[in-house]
Amino acid sequence: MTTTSVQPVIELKKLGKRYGEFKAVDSLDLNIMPGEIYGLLGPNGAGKTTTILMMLGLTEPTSGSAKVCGINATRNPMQVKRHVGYMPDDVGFYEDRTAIDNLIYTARLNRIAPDEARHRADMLLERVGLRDATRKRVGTYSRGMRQRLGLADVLIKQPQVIILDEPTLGIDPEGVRELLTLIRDLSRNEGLTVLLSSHHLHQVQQICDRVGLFVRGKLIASGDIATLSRQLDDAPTFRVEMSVSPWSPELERSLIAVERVERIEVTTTGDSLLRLFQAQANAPVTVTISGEGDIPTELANIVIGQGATLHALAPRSYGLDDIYHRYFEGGDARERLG
Ligand SMILES: Nc1ncnc2c1ncn2[C@@H]1O[C@H](COP(=O)(O)OP(=O)(O)OP(=O)(O)O)[C@@H](O)[C@H]1O
Repeated sequence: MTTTSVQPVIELKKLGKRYGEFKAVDSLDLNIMPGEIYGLLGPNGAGKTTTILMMLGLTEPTSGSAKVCGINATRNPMQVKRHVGYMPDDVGFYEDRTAIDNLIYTARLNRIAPDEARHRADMLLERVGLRDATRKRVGTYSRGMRQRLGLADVLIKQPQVIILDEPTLGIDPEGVRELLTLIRDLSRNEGLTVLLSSHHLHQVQQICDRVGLFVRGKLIASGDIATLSRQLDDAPTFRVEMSVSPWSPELERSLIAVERVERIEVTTTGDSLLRLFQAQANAPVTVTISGEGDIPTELANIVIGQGATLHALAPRSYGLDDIYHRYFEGGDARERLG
């Protein structure tokens, strides 16, 4: 009996790139499966572009290997190019030519026959929502339109995988929404594998099946949002949201005095005057308490012990936002990673 296992479309093994002593990419292991949308999320300079260039065979790794569609990208860059559509953050077009001319030109470079080239160009312009602008010169296009045209441009050779480097850079929010929806639909409907590099966590969160957090050349965490949250949960940090009345400075002092509590934040909306009024009127105030360990029971006992009413207590799960802040912006996190 034979078993068929699904092979990764992108397979990076201990991939590394040094510039002198500097490690731009450090022993990166990553598999991306067919049909997946994978988000490579990291701040500027993390090494995202260098990684992409190695996947395309455009720069040579100093260690490890990058395979795309089963092909070693370093040894066979031309073969990889046939299967991969790469959209850089700023796609170059012939500005004085129309959108359809630009697409047909790309198709011809990819040795697609003239009739087929025109057919695919028409179809793709319709698909990316540019049908009405087909015969406009690209020089007159907005940034959002250019990126949609960029997507059509990488799709014309019918790649198995597309790699998009910061695809939403400089687009207005509506354009971002349209482009992301388009990318997701393409992947879902046509089984396209997508690697998207970005430092916009909200955008990545919207469409990616899995996310890799890339910091200083290292993939420090990878998985779907729930997995990343669990990885974070291994760290001994907790957050609970409590609704309490009456909220008082004395109660706040007692809670902050608990050894492992780091921070208390009044999260009830409204300005400080309104909050003061709420506290005086004994209206419930919502507070978020964070710290080390797992101590909600201890916190609840303090609230009740001081004669206050605990209306609600809920652990707050980490979203990608929190994860991003902890890994990319938190001082402690940086030291942990260092
Ligand atoms: N040719 C090069 N020579 C020396 N250092 C380089 C070279 N190319 C990139 N680097 C360095 O490698 C690191 C990673 O750069 P890379 O462009 O891959 O990051 P990135 O995550 O794509 O960031 P950005 O979003 O800013 O492009 C940076 O510190 C950069 O300065």
